[in-house]
Amino acid sequence: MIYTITLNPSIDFIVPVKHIELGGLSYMDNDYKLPGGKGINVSRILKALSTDSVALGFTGGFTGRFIEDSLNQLDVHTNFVHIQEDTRINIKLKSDQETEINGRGPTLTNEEVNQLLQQLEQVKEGDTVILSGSKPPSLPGDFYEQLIQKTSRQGAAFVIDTTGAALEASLRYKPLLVKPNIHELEALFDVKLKTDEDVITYGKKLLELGAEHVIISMGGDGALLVTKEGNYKAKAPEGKLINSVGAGDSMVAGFISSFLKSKDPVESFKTSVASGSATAFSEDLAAAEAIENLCSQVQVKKL
Ligand SMILES: Nc1ncnc2c1ncn2[C@@H]1O[C@H](COP(=O)(O)OP(=O)(O)O)[C@@H](O)[C@H]1O
Ligand SMILES: O=P(O)(O)OC[C@H]1O[C@](O)(COP(=O)(O)O)[C@@H](O)[C@@H]1O
Repeated sequence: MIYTITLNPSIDFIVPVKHIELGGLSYMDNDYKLPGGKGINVSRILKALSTDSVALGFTGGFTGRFIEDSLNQLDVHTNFVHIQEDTRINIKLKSDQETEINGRGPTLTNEEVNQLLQQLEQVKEGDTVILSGSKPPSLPGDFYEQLIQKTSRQGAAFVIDTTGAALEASLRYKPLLVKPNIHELEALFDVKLKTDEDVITYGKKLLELGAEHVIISMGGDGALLVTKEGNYKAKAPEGKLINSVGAGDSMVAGFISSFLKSKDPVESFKTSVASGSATAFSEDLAAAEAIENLCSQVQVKKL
């Protein structure tokens, strides 16, 4: 089984505004709300790619109920720990540029945290655990590491999509995949990456530190795949950017859905880029058909 863990889910409130009057009144154009949070998005794209998963994590209040109801309607399996505080709402402002304002997240009780740890007892060899996104501030700094130690001891593989110290600490446990975007990679090593060669140099550092596959996403500039066998580049397919929220999560889902079946990293990279771009070209996360259509357009070049 694949388990996604979203410690800090969100309602993504998508707010298109043609002209923002800072300090004045603006009206939204066609606002809408989506169930969000990185692992939840991964579970949704896995579903679109006919791959089952169970979405785990913490949900609470009316916002948490919205997320669960939405996922139930989409037939995505969930087993969230229900918490006392409300799940956060993240604002995605679409004007001339995309601006994101994310909530910090709720405070969790020890009992709520222990419930998640208890649930993870079911994870076993052959399972894949996908840990994605930020953690609510009340959780300890090494919480991801605790989860990785636990699920790795039980024999499961894991994927991590987070930033900073939590990403760095995860590498020695040998994640099957890490997918920083270029800005996250720059921040991790405190460098400015100008060329593909620069990006690959730092991607290789993640390999040396333990990652098995590294994808560095670069928005409309496509992505790079760095593995022990070689380095690859995919240009992003042409299309109209509509809403890139969840594009990175779609890449993680695309790679894993394909890799667990084929064990072919290059083929899986293709599905990954097609999934990311199909989401960038959609209002919501991508539908299966949109991903399929783009798969044939993604060209992967060995560098
Ligand atoms: N403007 C765009 N045009 C085409 N594809 C895009 C665009 N923005 C994002 N994508 C696709 O989504 C992937 C992930 O986007 P990126 O913004 O790098 O990730 P994240 O959401 O993690 O920051 C890219 O590698 C690309 O395939
Ligand atoms: O947990 P974080 O890092 O605050 O990110 C949460 C946000 O990221 C998303 O999962 C989208 O992520 P990506 O655009 O990187 O794929 C949103 O649904 C959510 O609002």
